[in-house]
Amino acid sequence: MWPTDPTALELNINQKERPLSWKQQTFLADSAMGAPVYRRVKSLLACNLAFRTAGNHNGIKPWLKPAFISKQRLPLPSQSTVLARSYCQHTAQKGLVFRQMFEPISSTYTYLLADCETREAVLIDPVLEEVERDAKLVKELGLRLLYAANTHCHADHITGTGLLKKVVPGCRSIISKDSGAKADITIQEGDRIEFGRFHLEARATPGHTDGCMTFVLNDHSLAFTGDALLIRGCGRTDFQQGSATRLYKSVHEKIFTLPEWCIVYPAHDYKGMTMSTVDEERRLNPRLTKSMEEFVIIMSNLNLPKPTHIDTAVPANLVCGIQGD
Ligand SMILES: N[C@@H](CCC(=O)N[C@@H](CSS)C(=O)NCC(=O)O)C(=O)O
Repeated sequence: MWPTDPTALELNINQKERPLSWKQQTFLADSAMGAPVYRRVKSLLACNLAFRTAGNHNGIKPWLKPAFISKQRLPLPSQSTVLARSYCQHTAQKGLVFRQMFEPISSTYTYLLADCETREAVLIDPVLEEVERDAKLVKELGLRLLYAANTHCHADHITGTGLLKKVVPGCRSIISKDSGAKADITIQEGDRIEFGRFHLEARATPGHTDGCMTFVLNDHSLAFTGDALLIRGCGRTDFQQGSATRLYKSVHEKIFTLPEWCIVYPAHDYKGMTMSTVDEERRLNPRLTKSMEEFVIIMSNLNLPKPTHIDTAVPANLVCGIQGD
């Protein structure tokens, strides 16, 4: 029997030493509310700490739990871990509906945010092939989709914003003015995307493309960084007006200045990661922790193949994707 409250995993202590199995780690990773715990487990594993399982705990067995080996070997949770967890609890209380969805061909994340009281919702970076999935979820949750917003003009897949306008009446497409793309609404630095009691603040973060935007939740607890900042990486800068110096400044000035506990959600991940924090990326990003000069060299030596669908994706995305009939 698996515990239903993953935070209990962190709170319990004791018994036989044994490293966490992949199944146990997956359980933690799969649990939305357990995400901060998962990060903590990962950081504990990184510190080479062992974990223990308890056979019998208050009549519940087997009850798996990471535990302290000794006080000396257990680092205190970092400030960011503690604050990130507080934030998750806070979110549940204040009524933000939040979902992260994945499209496996282009490894793109789409995010759904809504106010659970007013039911007003916004989708960030929907993908054409997953419009049916996204529209279904919006309907199932009883939400009113106001906007389908793009962080930038994508080069690797066609945005779902055009088709969403057709299948979800009332939904309007959004992209930055600097992208040069057409949309119902074009936005600039400082503009707000409002949904119910919440809003996303648009921060211009050019460098991967001219028109890249990072969307920051009003309380600065979440940031949707598009391709400007990826987890332990960043967007490439070798086409679509890419500029390594602009990207470096964008990330340092507009993202790394957010609170260290701000959770960052990228538009892609190619290594199975789902989210990070400003603190983590400031300390651990292998590209952006370097000096600007070193960063420019790194970016000019990536030697990545061109995205397979760039020649069809970019023209389609310049009109916010397939528009339906
Ligand atoms: N193989 C993919 C394209 C992968 C790629 O180039 N990703 C971009 C973001 S989408 S344009 C990128 O910036 N990657 C950075 C990196 O370090 O990987 C395809 O063929 O579509």
